[in-house]
Amino acid sequence: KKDKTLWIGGMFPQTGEWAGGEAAFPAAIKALDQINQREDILPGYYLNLSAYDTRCSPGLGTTILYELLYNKTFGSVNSSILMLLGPACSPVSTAVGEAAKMWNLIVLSYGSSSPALSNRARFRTFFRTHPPATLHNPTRIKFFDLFGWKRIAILIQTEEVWQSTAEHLETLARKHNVHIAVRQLFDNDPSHAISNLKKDDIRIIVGLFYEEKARKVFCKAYQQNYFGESYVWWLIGWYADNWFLKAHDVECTPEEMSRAVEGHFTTEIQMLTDATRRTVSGLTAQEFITDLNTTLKQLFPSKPVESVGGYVEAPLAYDATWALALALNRSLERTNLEEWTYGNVDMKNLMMDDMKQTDFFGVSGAVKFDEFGNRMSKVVVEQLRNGVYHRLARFDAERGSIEWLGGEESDGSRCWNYKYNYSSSN
Ligand SMILES: CC1(C)CO[C@@H](CC(=O)O)CN1
Repeated sequence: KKDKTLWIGGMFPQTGEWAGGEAAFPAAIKALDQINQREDILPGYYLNLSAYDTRCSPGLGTTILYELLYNKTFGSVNSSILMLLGPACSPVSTAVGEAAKMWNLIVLSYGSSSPALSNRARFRTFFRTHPPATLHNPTRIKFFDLFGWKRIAILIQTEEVWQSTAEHLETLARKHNVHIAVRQLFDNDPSHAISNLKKDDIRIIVGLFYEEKARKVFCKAYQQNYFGESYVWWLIGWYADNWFLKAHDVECTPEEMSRAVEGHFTTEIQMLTDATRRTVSGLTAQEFITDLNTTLKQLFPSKPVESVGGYVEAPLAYDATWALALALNRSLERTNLEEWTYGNVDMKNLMMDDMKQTDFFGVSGAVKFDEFGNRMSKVVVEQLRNGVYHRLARFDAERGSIEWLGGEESDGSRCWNYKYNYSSSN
């Protein structure tokens, strides 16, 4: 019987720059309901979540943190939250994650990709089931090695997430004797950056920018005739599939955009496993997503489920809830969590150790953290052919191995039959 209650805090943005909480919150609740029915997890304790909408705002997120910390009377009992599930948005995780350590509060984010959050000195108690954007880089380097691409440029939108990803890519490139010949930064108008790439006869470009800027880049590339089979672009894979056809905010027509973007590669972190085996919850990934779709259709009847905020990241929130409950379950075997207070450094260290031991198979794949509190995942490589994205390969950064997808050719020859007429010396 679970007649005692333990509390955790939650942050789920329902609006703002990225309303990732729309789908993540229902997914977390599903996990919580399943956990609270398990006698073998937190025996005798019901895990209760005090969740708030941060609107993806760092300021609001900070006030919510204080609300959670000082509004000690949850329900009727006087208790403290043991951990924080979330935030989702990187700017909120940066503010909340930095402050939380002062209260010895462990923060487990399901949606933050900023590489800055890997800084253990600043974010001592921060973990995330959403990998940092830098996880794309080993995949890019692997393909450059594979195809003998030696001379690369990076085109970067001036945003912290993209600039720190570019720095990480350069560091990695040097270790693999790949030469980053040019780095071009742009804030709003990429015209000069692109004409510089053209002047330097750059043929392989890694594009680090948000979707809206991607449209500007490719319209300018079209206008400068800097496109076609002589160029290999590596872009972010989590834009909307038809991102280049939403030509409302660029001067180019959808046809011109389609010609400019044809053939580009993308990298994207795989957030729902293809495996059919049962996960820690007893559900397979397919059973989880089928159940989530049903719930989201009820919650957001006017939207297709894929367009609900954080739909892609929902598996990360579900697995983060399981990771949190299993870590607390390990701590419960060693200490009395009812005695937790924010000043209890020993108990915080014990819970940190138990969180670091996380290692289970979830709906988003294997869930474990590296020494920076980062989750490792697989990365999927796709290529746009005739306006349609084709899955080419899945890269496992931990093993450094490529799994070729798409069946028949297992040696990646599909990449080759999309020839490039530039010499490999580039
Ligand atoms: C893949 C994406 C869209 C990257 O940004 C994350 C949000 C953030 O880092 O603020 C959510 N997941």
